[in-house]
Amino acid sequence: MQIQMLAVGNKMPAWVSSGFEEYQKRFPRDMSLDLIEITPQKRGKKAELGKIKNQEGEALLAAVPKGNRIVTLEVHGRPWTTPQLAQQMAGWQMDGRNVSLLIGGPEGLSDACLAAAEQRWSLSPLTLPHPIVRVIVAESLYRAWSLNNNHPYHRE
Ligand SMILES: C[S@@+](CC[C@H](N)C(=O)[O-])C[C@H]1O[C@@H](n2cnc3c(N)ncnc32)[C@H](O)[C@@H]1O
Repeated sequence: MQIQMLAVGNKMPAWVSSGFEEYQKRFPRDMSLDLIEITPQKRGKKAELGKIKNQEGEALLAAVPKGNRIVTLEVHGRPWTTPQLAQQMAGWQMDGRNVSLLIGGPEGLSDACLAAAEQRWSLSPLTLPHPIVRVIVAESLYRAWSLNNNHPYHRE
């Protein structure tokens, strides 16, 4: 299975990139975690933020390969514990489709992205900065994988 993280934002600080890569490189060959960055729209003084959100949403959805399961990252999504996430991951593998995880920019995800989601995942009731979200998602997925594969990384 391939898990594709589609995230609005580029030119991340080095600590974000190295934090993400630290977990990305731990995934086994049969479950890759790939990151695709969507270039944010320009935010000038007169920028219409709703329009920007929709344009970024269109770019996110255009980058989803046909047939992928779409999972959005949202404050108001489902808060999964690690065992629940591990269960979800096992279900994704059984289902056989690849997974696209959508992470919005400062304006969040467009209505079209939310409507396209099969599942909506919340990491916390707090609104988190999008660069940090990618690192937490990478770590949480690795932890869920380790639980499903009896790897000692995760301890209850
Ligand atoms: C800075 S937040 C966007 C805030 C925006 N005002 C909103 O209401 O969505 C950027 C992105 O990070 C992700 N995100 C932020 N906090 C999150 C959380 N607690 N759980 C899941 N995803 C989160 C979402 O994908 C969000 O679109």
